[in-house]
Amino acid sequence: MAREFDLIVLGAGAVGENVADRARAGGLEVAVVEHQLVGGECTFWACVPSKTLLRSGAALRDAQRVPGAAEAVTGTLDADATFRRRDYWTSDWRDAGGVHWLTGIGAVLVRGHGRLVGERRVVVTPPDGGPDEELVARHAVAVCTGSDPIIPDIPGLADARPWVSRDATSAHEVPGRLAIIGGGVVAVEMATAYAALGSEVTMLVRHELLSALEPFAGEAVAEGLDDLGVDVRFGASACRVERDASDAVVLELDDGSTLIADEVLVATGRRPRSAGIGLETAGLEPGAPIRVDDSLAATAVAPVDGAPWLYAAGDVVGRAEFTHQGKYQARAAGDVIAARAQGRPVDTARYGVHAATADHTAVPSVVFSDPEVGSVGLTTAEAEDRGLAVRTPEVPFSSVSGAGILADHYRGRARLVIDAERDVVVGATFVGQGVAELVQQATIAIVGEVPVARLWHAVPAFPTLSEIWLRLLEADGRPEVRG
Ligand SMILES: Cc1cc2nc3c(=O)[nH]c(=O)nc-3n(C[C@H](O)[C@H](O)[C@H](O)COP(=O)(O)OP(=O)(O)OC[C@H]3O[C@@H](n4cnc5c(N)ncnc54)[C@H](O)[C@@H]3O)c2cc1C
Ligand SMILES: NC(=O)c1ccc[n+]([C@@H]2O[C@H](COP(=O)([O-])OP(=O)(O)OC[C@H]3O[C@@H](n4cnc5c(N)ncnc54)[C@H](O)[C@@H]3O)[C@@H](O)[C@H]2O)c1
Repeated sequence: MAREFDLIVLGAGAVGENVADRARAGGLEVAVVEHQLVGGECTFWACVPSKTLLRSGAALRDAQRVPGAAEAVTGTLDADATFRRRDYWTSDWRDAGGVHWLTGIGAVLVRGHGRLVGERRVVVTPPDGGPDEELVARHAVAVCTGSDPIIPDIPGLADARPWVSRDATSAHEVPGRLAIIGGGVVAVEMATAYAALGSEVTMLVRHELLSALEPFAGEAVAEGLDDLGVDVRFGASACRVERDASDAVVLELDDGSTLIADEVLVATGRRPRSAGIGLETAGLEPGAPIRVDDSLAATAVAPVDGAPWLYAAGDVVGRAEFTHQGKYQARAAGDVIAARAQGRPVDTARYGVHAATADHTAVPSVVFSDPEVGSVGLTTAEAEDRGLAVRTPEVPFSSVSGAGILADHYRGRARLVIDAERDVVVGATFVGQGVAELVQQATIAIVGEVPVARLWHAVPAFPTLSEIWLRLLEADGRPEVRG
């Protein structure tokens, strides 16, 4: 007899865990299927290990920028201690804590590889080779299976044992020479981390750095990487890669030159992990992102008894590949699944409790490079593509005493994107040391649709980095008294 649950969640990453949590809070019986570690990519191979690796270097540089402290920190980074701290934060890649939490909320963990075999039916293949088990969902299945790195089709690359992000974040040795293919977030953060740990880093960047962000962000990060000794080669691509007899990686570049490294990290984007999970049995395309509405219900799957039954959230939907945004989707999904199952009211209106509206308006992100890049909402180009008339005040952080006190020779800039018609902020970008904590202020301004004239009354404390808000407003101009 198949075990029955109200909801079956495929994948116990941060997103699957949060769908389960909200659905349990709503009173549903929930099974969560996981074939690897409860906690997923973010906990074990992505956000947490990458940020702990980056933090040691950032702390050292922060001290080196303040006379008095600088004289006290004259050594280089201790790689072993940095790795040990990372190992602590990843619990040595053991998921007992995640399992304890998941079972503590009353969800049932089913270990194994899950796949859909039809409407509200999932088959799980256990890791130990035991017999498959069928699970039946009374109400819904939520697919939260995440994403995989893309390895580009460069001759020899796949056979050259390239690093992907998991290798970079879980390494216990610092490669002498590290080549990185890509100029996105993973490439920039890992270049920053490994340069600080002592690697000689070369980045092969086809176009610009961090191309999804305001152009001044990538330009500042390129300068910062240069300061760290990273060789950023723009317009450079590898056309053939191989491991030679001495175990070195030899990269032939399209300008005819050769680059030799001990490891090559491929950081060229990710694709949804949606193949091999039976999506075709629900009429969806394996390998493609699962398209969802704002209540996270799959748009191409017909409802049963008037209610959607297939939901998806997190990286697998391809709307915003960030843990925090996936968890936001998960909260809406878990709540709406429970509400629909129990016939309670559902609010999927704009910014309703069951709608992931902010996916379209206010996705925050921080790139933990040096300088950091914090951003939320629309870039200038995105706003213009949406047909908005915008004002874009932009100021350097040198205009703020708090920045100068934080660090000597502080470098950074900030820009707001203001919808001129509605007079509200729709985007913000901050570049500089310690700007990560400024992003939430902008997120609140955007989601709250706070009129710019009212922002003048949100007075930043002196002398903090937040005074950049005042400088941005001054650059935008004092509001006129409307007659
Ligand atoms: C190097 C790196 C650094 C990052 N840093 C940040 C950061 O600082 N901040 C941030 O917000 N985001 C960051 N991200 C992005 C973030 O890691 C992802 O957005 C997040 O992990 C997505 O969560 P998820 O639950 O959708 O997927 P995952 O975390 O991948 O979880 C999916 C889970 O499903 C399981 N699974 C998959 N298929 C099956 C199946 N068929 N059966 C059973 N189980 C299955 C997997 O084993 C996994 O546990 C980073 C990404 C990378 C690569
Ligand atoms: N701090 C954070 O929040 C954080 C950190 C790391 C990753 N992430 C998430 O993980 C996702 C994946 O990161 P990523 O850096 O792999 O992807 P990305 O999309 O940010 O960058 C991919 C880079 O690879 C380049 N590229 C693509 N194909 C290529 C090819 N064939 N040859 C050479 N270069 C090529 C692109 O031009 C781009 O520079 C991000 O979108 C982000 O959402 C977030």
